[in-house]
Amino acid sequence: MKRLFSWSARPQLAFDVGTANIRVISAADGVLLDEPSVCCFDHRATPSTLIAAGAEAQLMLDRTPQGLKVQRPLYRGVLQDLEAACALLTYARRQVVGRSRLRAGPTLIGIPADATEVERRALLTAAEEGGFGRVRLVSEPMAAAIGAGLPIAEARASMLIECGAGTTEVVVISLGGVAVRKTVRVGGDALDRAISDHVHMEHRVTIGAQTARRVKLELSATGTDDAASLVSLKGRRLGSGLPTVLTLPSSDFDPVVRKHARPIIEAVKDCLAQTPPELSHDVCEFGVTLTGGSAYLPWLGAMITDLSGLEVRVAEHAEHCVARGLQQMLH
Ligand SMILES: Nc1ncnc2c1ncn2[C@@H]1O[C@H](COP(=O)(O)OP(=O)(O)OP(=O)(O)O)[C@@H](O)[C@H]1O
Repeated sequence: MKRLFSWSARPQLAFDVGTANIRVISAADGVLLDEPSVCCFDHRATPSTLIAAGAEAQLMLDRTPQGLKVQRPLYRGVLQDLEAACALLTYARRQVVGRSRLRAGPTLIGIPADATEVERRALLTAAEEGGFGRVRLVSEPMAAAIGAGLPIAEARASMLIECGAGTTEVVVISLGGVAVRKTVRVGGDALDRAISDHVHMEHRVTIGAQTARRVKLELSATGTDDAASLVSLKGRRLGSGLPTVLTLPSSDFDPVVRKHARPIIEAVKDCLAQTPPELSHDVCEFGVTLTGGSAYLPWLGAMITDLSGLEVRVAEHAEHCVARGLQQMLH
């Protein structure tokens, strides 16, 4: 691949800072750290102090006493909590720098393709306050396309949908650049919330975020069209406030998952409508590649095929495509 940098010191590390997960990648060893993008702070004194980050902080989610708060640096793919972002980046860097031969040097950080100037600056500020030296921001869908093994440099269009926790990015790439793109700030986290809302409204039971995510993963494995498959979930009954266990057919969630997928399908439709005819022809011939953790939702690919007739494939280890692409960019 063509060298991306003119820096005298080549970047040794790359960060994929996602809404749900942060990954740190080195050129030689690939993914060195893969943990949830969360931090837990103690706000009982000023200034607040970091209690835990990453996997340890995730265990505290929905379980903190008063004064402790689990914070997510990103919401819908965008940095929203600078304190948490600095803490998370510092934590992740310290976990890997010094553990190996790596030196703290220039760094690559992935960012959504449609990030505004303000969003880019916020991420650079967090990196600077987190003790990073020089940072270069790189487009996540481009990294995902490289990581998925798409022939991005060729005069041939590749359509890719990067399906994350907070965003879904639809791009058509040709000759090493993005020809058409459409981003929706909807991802796997929105489906967790939709599942939780559905159980609340239709069954009068409140469930936690972790339960909603587990239900989603079960539905992802079974699909929602088999009335015989069941999901059970523990929650708190509205009104009585008592703990309860609900057992529901997977098909109960079919309208929920379809409604969640609708803006994504609309984005695909828009992107196809804006794609010039020659590139469109390539997309028809070579199909669509899904990357990101939410690429595994089986109805997503099926709905895209129903809409467009295009063949859809889920990239191998879809959740690690951005990380694999960043690794290649480091070489
Ligand atoms: N097997 C699966 N089926 C469905 N969803 C899954 C599966 N595995 C992971 N996910 C979901 O994928 C999302 C995480 O994907 P990923 O790590 O690509 O996101 P991210 O990079 O953190 O987010 P973003 O790029 O939007 O900021 C989460 O919502 C997670 O629940």
